Amino acid sequence: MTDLTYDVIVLGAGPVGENVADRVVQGGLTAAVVERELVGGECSYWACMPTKALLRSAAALRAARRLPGAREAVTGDLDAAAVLARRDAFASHWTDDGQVAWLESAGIALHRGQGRIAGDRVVEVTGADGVTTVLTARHAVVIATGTGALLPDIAGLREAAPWTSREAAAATGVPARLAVIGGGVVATEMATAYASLGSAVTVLARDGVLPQAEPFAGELVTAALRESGVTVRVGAEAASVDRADDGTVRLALTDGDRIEVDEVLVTIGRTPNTRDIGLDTVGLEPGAWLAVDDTLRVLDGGGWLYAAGDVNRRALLTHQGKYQARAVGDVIVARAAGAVVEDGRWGRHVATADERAVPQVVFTDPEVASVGLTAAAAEAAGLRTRVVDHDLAAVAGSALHAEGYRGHARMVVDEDRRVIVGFTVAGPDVAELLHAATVAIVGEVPLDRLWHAVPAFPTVSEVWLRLLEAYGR
Ligand SMILES: Cc1cc2nc3c(=O)[nH]c(=O)nc-3n(C[C@H](O)[C@H](O)[C@H](O)COP(=O)(O)OP(=O)(O)OC[C@H]3O[C@@H](n4cnc5c(N)ncnc54)[C@H](O)[C@@H]3O)c2cc1C
Ligand SMILES: NC(=O)c1ccc[n+]([C@@H]2O[C@H](COP(=O)([O-])OP(=O)(O)OC[C@H]3O[C@@H](n4cnc5c(N)ncnc54)[C@H](O)[C@@H]3O)[C@@H](O)[C@H]2O)c1
Repeated sequence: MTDLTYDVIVLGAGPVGENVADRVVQGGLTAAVVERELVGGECSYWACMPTKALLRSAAALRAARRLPGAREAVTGDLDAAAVLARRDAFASHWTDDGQVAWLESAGIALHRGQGRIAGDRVVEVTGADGVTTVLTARHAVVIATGTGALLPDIAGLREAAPWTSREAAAATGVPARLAVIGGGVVATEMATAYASLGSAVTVLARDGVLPQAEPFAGELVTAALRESGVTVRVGAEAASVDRADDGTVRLALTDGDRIEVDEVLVTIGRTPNTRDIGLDTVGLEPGAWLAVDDTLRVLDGGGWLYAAGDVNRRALLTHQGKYQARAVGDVIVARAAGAVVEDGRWGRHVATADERAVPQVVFTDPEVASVGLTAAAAEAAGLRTRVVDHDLAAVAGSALHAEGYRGHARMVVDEDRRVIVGFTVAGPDVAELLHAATVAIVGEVPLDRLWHAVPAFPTVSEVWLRLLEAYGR
C-alpha cells in the first residue's frame, strides 16, 4: 500500500474534475484527480463532442439545401461513414493521451481506478490490478463523478440490451430502424442525427417533445423531425421490450400497439455516479444526488467535502459544471489561506448563475437556444412577468440566411425590475445568438438601456430590436 497526501483530491476527471484541480493548482495548492475510465469524462467521449460531431455535417447539408444556387451544387447524400469517422476523431478515438498530457503540464497528479471515500479526508483508489492506494487530503475532497444513463422499469428492457446515450454517441454503424424512449434533449438530438444518417426513427415522447423548454420550441422541433421522416408519438409509452434471436427489438406500447426496430435508445434522464464512492463512510446516502450550499460544499459533509458538476444536479451541462469548478477551486484556495470568502449573490466563490441564467443549446433542426426562465417557470417562481414573442422569419437577416426560414423568439420580462429573466429562440443556426441574452440576464441590464444595444443590419440578431419594439418604450 502506498500513502500519498495532497491539498485537494478530486474524484472524477471529467470536464468538471479537471477544472477544479487546475484551479486549485493555479491557486498554489497541490491536487490529484482519480479517474476510473478516461480522463475527459462523459462529455469528451460519449456526450457533447461525439454527438455534436454526428449532427454537424447534416446541418451543413441542410443549410446548403435551403439556398438556391448552393442547393444545385449538392448532388449526393450524406456520407454516413465519413460522419462516423469525423466523430471518431472528435472522441479522440476513445483514448485520453492528450488529456493526460495536459494534466501533467498543469501539474496535476493522476490516480487511475475506482475512487471511494474512506472516512474524513481519505480516499482509497482501487486500480485495475486490484491494488489499493490510500490518498489523504489536507484541505478538501471534491466529488465530480458525474452521471450515468437512467433506465426505466420497463419489463424486459435491460435484458434487451438497449442503447443508452453512450452507444448512440459511439455507434460503429447506423441501425436501419431505431426507437427512442424519451422526448428530451438527448432524444431529439439523436433522432435528428440518426434520421440524417439514414435510420427510420420512432420517438416515443411520453411527456412531450422538449417539455422543459418553451412550448414553441418543442412544436418546431416536432414538425421538423416529422418532415425529415421521423415518427414522433407524443404520449406513447413502452410497456415491455424484448429482443428476438435475430436481434430485432420488439416494443409493446401501453396503448396496445407494437413496433419492431433494430435498436432501442433510452434517454429518460440521468442518475448520479454516487453508488459506490464510500458516501456511507461519512454518513451520506449512497446513490443520492449531492445537495450543496452556494459554495458547492456538500450539506452535512463535514466542511471538507464538495460536489461539482452533474453530480449535484444544479445544471447538467458541461459549461455550467466548469463554471462551478472555478468557484469551487477558488473557494477551497481561499479557505485554505484563511482569506475572505465572497459568498454573496454573484460573488467570486458562488455559482449564482445556476439559479437563473443557465444557457443551453439543443442542436436539433431547428436549433433551440435558451437561457434563464421559461414563461411558465417565471410564473411558478412568483414573478410578475410579461412575455414578448416575435416571428424569427420576419427579420431581414433570417430571410437572407435561408429560404423558408422558420423560427420564433421569446423574451420573458420581470415587470417589477424591468429586466429580462428568460430568452428562448428556435431557428436554423441560432446557437450563436444566445450569449447576448445570457449577458443581458446576468448583467440585469435594464430594458431602457437595452434600446441602446443596436443589432447590426441585416443579422438574425435584429430580432432583439423587434422584441423591444413589441414590448414598447
Ligand atoms: C448524449 C449527451 C450529450 C450531451 N451534450 C452536451 C452538450 O452539447 N453541451 C453540454 O454542455 N452538455 C452536454 N451534455 C451534458 C454533459 O455531458 C455533462 O454535463 C458533463 O459531462 C458533466 O461533467 P462532469 O465532469 O460533472 O461529469 P462526467 O463528464 O460524467 O465525468 C465524471 C468522471 O468521473 C469518473 N468517475 C465516476 N465515478 C468515479 C469513481 N468512483 N472513481 C473515479 N472516477 C470516477 C467518470 O469515469 C467520468 O470520467 C450531454 C450529455 C449527454 C448524455
Ligand atoms: N445540447 C445539450 O446541451 C445537451 C445534449 C444532450 C444532453 N444534455 C444534458 O443531458 C441531460 C440528460 O438528457 P436526457 O435527454 O436524458 O434527459 P432530459 O431530462 O432532457 O429528458 C428526459 C425526458 O424523458 C422523459 N421521461 C422521464 N421518465 C420517462 C419514462 N419513464 N418514460 C418515458 N419518458 C420519460 C422526461 O419527461 C423528459 O422529457 C440533460 O439534463 C441535458 O441537459 C445536454
